[in-house]
Amino acid sequence: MIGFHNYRRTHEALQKTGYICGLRVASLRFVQVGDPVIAHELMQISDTADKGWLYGVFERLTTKNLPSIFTSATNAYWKSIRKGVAPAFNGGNLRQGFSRLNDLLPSVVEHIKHVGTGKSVNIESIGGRVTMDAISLAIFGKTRGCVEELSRDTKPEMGIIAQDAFDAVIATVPAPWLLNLTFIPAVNKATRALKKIQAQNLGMVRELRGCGPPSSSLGAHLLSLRDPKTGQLLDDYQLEAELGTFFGAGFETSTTAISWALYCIATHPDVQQKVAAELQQHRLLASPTEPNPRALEWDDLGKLEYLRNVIKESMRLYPTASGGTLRALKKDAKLGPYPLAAGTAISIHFYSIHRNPAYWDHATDFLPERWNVPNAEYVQPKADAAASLMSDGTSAGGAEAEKNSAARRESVQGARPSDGINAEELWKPDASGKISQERSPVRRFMPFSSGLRNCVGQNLANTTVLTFVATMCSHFIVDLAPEMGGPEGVDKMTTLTLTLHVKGGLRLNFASRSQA
Ligand code: HEM
Repeated sequence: MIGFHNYRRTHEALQKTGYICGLRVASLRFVQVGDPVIAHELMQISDTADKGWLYGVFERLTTKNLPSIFTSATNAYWKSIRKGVAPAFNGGNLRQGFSRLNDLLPSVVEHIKHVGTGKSVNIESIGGRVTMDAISLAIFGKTRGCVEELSRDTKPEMGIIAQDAFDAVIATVPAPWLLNLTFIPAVNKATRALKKIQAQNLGMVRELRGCGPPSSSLGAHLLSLRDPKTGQLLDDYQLEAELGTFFGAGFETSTTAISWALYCIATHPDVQQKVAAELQQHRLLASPTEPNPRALEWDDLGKLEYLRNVIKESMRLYPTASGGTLRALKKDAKLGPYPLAAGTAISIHFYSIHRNPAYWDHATDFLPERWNVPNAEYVQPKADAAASLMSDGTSAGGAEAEKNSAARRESVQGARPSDGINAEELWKPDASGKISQERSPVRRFMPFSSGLRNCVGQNLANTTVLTFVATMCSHFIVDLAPEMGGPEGVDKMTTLTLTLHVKGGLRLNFASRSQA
């Protein structure tokens, strides 16, 4: 899929075509969207747009090709799983997970100090180990011992297996039957990767059943899920799909989000200084006179406003799920002058939406201050201009264009800060277990997607990323390692497979603040 393999080409195509274009890959036809207003309209018509058949290919990751919360179309199965797991991401659980994760971090700090100033560290290996243990804590109430093995300087084995299996599935999207041709060495390797991940995930299901996870953990919620068709508890194979999904959806994404946040801090010294000043203000900054500042506490997370804005801004410029999300139209629809037949695949390209200059001032600059504006996640009034640009750009003439433009102006008006909507509230997933409908404002910031199928684990992700990045900035001055060849080198090596990441890993130098 071009959106996956070549996010740059997709972005360039979208820039040329007014942020909407059609694309064909083998026999599959996609409409690529890089405009938040159009994306909103398409994602809001939840009766007509869902994931449909598009994610079925990922079901090949499971032993019995079964759906999961992530892959299933908008149907009874998805709803009951989502409703069943959402309460596991409530504040109490996040707080508990935070404190267990926080206990692990001093050993990470010591490890990096031990590496020493002037030697680089692959932050994806370290971030990956922290992330894997954070997800495991949420599911099992215990780590997988990944942080304990930091000195291996590789991502955790589980993550590597998942990546190989994912690559195998993605490579065969246009022709899944290729996976049957096991006499071809590359296919043989791919099928072995799939078998490995299936064995690994089934092993974790047995472990989960055996270990008796803490009562409110994600693991306990998974064990109490019932198949809405049969009313029976999920069997081992259904749980394999769900467990694999939680690790798969949470691991690589959180890892690369950590890397991009630290990359942005490392390459913007003025920002790094402001982050340090904020940490200092809360007595969280190490220095030669205070080598052991007080440990980060849960309540600090809400107070580190500037750092939260820095992370948000890094997620805007480098959304780890840059390729976005896919929707399948259930019935015929019209986009400006273009009729879209039922079954058309819509690809919502987050990378382009986050860099669309019609909706963001200085769209490609790293400006954490933009998040000081209330409701900055939503389309701002300026987008009136963009709305008319879209009508012209798609050459919708006359009355139709005026109608579209007026409709967009209306949705843009709805997003004005004066409507009193608290963006932070909407940012939070619904902890009560109710499936919340996104309200009318048009979201232009969607690293966790938007609408019904948004990321159920986003609060866990935000907590993990913020906790880890705050700890690193408390103890170290971060710099891009010279061997990365500067931001240009990083740019050249940036690629999108499962997530947007730097091929071979992002290497950073960490200078201890206590020895500065
Ligand atoms: C920075 C980290 C993360 C990012 C950027 C992220 C992003 C996303 C996005 C964009 C989607 C929608 C995908 C689509 O529609 O195709 C999604 C869905 C999902 N994510 Fe995350 N995610 C992150 C972390 C996590 C974590 C930590 C977990 C749980 C451990 C998780 C679990 C899920 C699940 C289960 C879904 C499917 C939800 C549904 O369809 O109802 N994610 N995520």
